[in-house]
Amino acid sequence: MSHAIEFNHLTKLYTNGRGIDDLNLIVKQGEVFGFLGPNGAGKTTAMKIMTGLIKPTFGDVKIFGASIQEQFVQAMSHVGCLIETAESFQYLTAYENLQLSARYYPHVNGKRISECLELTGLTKFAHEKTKKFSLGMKQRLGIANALLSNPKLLILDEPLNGLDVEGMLDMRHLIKKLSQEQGTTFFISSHLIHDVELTCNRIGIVLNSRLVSVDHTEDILRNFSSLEHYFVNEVERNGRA
Ligand SMILES: Nc1ncnc2c1ncn2[C@@H]1O[C@H](COP(=O)(O)OP(=O)(O)OP(=O)(O)O)[C@@H](O)[C@H]1O
Repeated sequence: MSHAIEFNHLTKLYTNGRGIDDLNLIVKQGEVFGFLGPNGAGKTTAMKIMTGLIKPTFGDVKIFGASIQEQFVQAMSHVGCLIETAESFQYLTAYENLQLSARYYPHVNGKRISECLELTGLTKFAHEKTKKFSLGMKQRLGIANALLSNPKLLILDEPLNGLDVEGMLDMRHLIKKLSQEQGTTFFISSHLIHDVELTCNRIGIVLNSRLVSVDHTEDILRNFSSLEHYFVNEVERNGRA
């Protein structure tokens, strides 16, 4: 069986010399993979390549065996994503925004839209225009949008951005539930190190454009008192930028 995600020598060199450099990684189906790194390390760049928003300078990503460059439609047919900020049509309601996205998926009906609103705690705001939404509500809608097609892989860039405590707990439960009950794979970047520790079962650290370490969370916590200690140790070991 193919891996959920495979990076092969993934490289993106922007004209200013920054980007990501030779990332190699395998994420298995059902894993909740945390992608950690300081500001500017290259996380969003990798996630944009994974979702076809930008092209790599060199190397490739395969999603369930399909190359993002050669078989884009097939690769993306399994993916739901939220990259950077969650955008929506402000003069449409949350429900109408999801209806627009649903047009891309023949099997997504009104029942599934309501389910996704419920899963993300938006049911009571379903018929409000998103113009009036707070950052956290917009983020919830972005996640509902990513869930809509019931994808096998969810790529989420800072999914907890703007969420309140209850929202974070809900999201953590949702991620665990989908990975355990449906075998959904997650690839998540986050600055919230404590949440990554509680949510992800494997963690990769990106520093200065390179993937410097990948470990199982339980092994990290066997050797370090917290993910934060491990992270600081990795930053020191690899030298700051
Ligand atoms: N379009 C671009 N043109 C030139 N440089 C860019 C571009 N996008 C990103 N970069 C640079 O590439 C590096 C990686 O950026 P990226 O946005 O991937 O980092 P990140 O790890 O997601 O950071 P953050 O945690 O702040 O979101 C940074 O040094 C950034 O300045």
